[in-house]
Amino acid sequence: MTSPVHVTSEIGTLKTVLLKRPGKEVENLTPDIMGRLLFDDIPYLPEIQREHDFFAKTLQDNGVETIYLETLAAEALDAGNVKEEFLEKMLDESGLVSSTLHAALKEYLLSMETQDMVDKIMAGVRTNEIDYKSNALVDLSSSEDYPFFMDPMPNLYFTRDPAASMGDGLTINRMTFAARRRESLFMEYIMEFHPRFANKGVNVWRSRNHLDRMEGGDELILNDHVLAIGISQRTSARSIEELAQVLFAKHSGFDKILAIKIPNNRAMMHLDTVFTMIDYDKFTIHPGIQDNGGNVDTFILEPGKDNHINISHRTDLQNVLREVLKVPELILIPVGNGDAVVAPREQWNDGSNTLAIAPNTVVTYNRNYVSNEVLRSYGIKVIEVISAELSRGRGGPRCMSMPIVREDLKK
Ligand SMILES: NC(=[NH2+])NCCC[C@H](N)C(=O)O
Repeated sequence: MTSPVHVTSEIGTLKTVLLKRPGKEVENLTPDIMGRLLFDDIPYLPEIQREHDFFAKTLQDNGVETIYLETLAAEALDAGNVKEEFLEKMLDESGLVSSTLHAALKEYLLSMETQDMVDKIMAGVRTNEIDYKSNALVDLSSSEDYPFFMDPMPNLYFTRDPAASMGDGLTINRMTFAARRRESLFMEYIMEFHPRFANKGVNVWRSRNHLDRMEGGDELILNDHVLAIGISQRTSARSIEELAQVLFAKHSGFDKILAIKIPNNRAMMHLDTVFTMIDYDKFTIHPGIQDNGGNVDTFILEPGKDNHINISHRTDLQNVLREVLKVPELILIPVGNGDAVVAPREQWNDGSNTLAIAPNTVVTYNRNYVSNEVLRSYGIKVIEVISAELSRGRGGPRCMSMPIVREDLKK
């Protein structure tokens, strides 16, 4: 049986992709909370939706099936008859101050149609939405001016991060920041209960029930046996090693992981903000991750004897990639042409966050016009999408898409 999740490269022709259309959650941002919720500004909802629809249409016009997180989540809860159980878990993870508030929110949300409930949870629940009175000290003393009982989840349109496809399976991730931690619960339920995925042999290589963090923006599938994973603000070295143990032991097909260390900062939160694969022998790179000699700390993890993992340290990333991908030459294309102003500017707006939809064909933001021209000068087919509002969340086309099925590369 072929698995409904099948991704053995970053660049094989994209067949099915998971998206999330930005909804009310991106409007439930205020200057006071946007930093904590990992936004740098407040998107204008009608425009961000228009841009996202354009992105989806661009993918569809190129033969990609687009499926939506919010729809699948509601369908999964109904199919598995687990709406209440899911809601309980979601409430438990939402940091509610008291059990009476928990009960009140449960009643409010459970009275909705499943799709409305899912959309509401994603958008956040305001304190003025339910008539809630309590005599418990925690309620009486809790801050009156905070406007939400349940925070919005504005980062959901970055479907790349809470889960990541890997071969015939995926990782469902423990996210770094509380602002995003609940997001991966949707995928857990989709994989367990949605008829498209449930009991169809999808391997969950790593569940969200871990102490150590990992996010899909750091997880790159270089080919059917080599992964590159960022050691970053969002993914710890320990979780990479734990994943390696599982992948090597469970005959996943993956027998090499390049753990690439990138700076720990906001602009470069994930490996895919500074490094993406475009073709068999081409990558984008933000020069900011290389030292003066062009070096990047890279650790190669491979299976050793008796379930041990052998680790070797290299700094010549370009050579390492050439060796593991077995190509005669390997090209690292600098974002913004490596210019001291253009490169950091375009990287900030995800100039190196390309989504390959086939070998040598990428979707990028139109605003990164210098980087896009550089890519074209290498003969790459660049398909641009509009990006004024989408980019405010600090994520690009790769972040906004979670490939579910890609065609295998021809060997
Ligand atoms: N794969 C990515 N680079 N995702 C970008 C996510 C951006 C999001 N605002 C965050 O900070 O988490």
